[in-house]
Amino acid sequence: MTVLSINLNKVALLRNQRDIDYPSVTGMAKIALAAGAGGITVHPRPDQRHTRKSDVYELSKMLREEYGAPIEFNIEGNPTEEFMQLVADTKPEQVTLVPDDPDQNTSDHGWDIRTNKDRLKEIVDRLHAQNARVSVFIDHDPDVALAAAEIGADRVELYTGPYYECFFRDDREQVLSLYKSTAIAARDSGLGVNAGHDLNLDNLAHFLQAIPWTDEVSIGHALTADALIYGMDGAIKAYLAEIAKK
Ligand SMILES: CC(=O)[C@@H](O)[C@H](O)COP(=O)(O)O
Ligand SMILES: NCC(=O)COP(=O)(O)O
Repeated sequence: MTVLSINLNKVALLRNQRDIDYPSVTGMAKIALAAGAGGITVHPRPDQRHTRKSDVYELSKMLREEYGAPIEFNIEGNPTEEFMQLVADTKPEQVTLVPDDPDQNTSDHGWDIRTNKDRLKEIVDRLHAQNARVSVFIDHDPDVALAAAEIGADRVELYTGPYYECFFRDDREQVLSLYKSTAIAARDSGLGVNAGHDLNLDNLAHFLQAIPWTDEVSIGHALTADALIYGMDGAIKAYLAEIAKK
């Protein structure tokens, strides 16, 4: 079954607008998990515009102390030394390597793995030594999936921004077929397949029907906006219902 991992960045963004701890990032994580979410994702950026380092420490502590079975905790980011220290301290189940520059508005591309091969392999080895599963954020390109296997990654995360952009266009199925070819290349190389960025209640089921072996989708922006309408519990259940359509 595809795991729904809720990205709490946008909860943190709202929290940061006032000097009060409301909405609570850890509190929203608890509601999401109680509603059936299978994991928690955060992407702490260097400028701490939303998820702060303190949130990551508090989430790690809460998930470890308040949940018997391990909860899929996924930390995303560019593997700077500061990021690697945060990951070493908080010991997430999964680390998703994302090539974002500090001043990027949001994630908008996957890794050029072959150009960064030596750096990424060293990072993967360091994370494996901490027993973290490593996922690499990639574009829909089968060759890049093969490169991810060459550096020892455990999974790829398909950057689904272009899928979102084409969803109501005539070339949707052509674009989706390249995502499927990339996912097949990953699977055939022994890699798991995650997906994320701009997935929503309109486009999620169709993506999973094309790639039903997707291990995890991480969703934050649209799901948080939907929670303003349906509540977090209702939003989680709506996304789980879309996942169940695959
Ligand atoms: C990697 C990715 O596509 C998202 O997980 C990313 O976390 C979105 O970042 P913002 O929430 O800062 O837009
Ligand atoms: N890896 C994708 C993610 O965590 C959330 O992306 P989005 O749903 O906020 O676009």
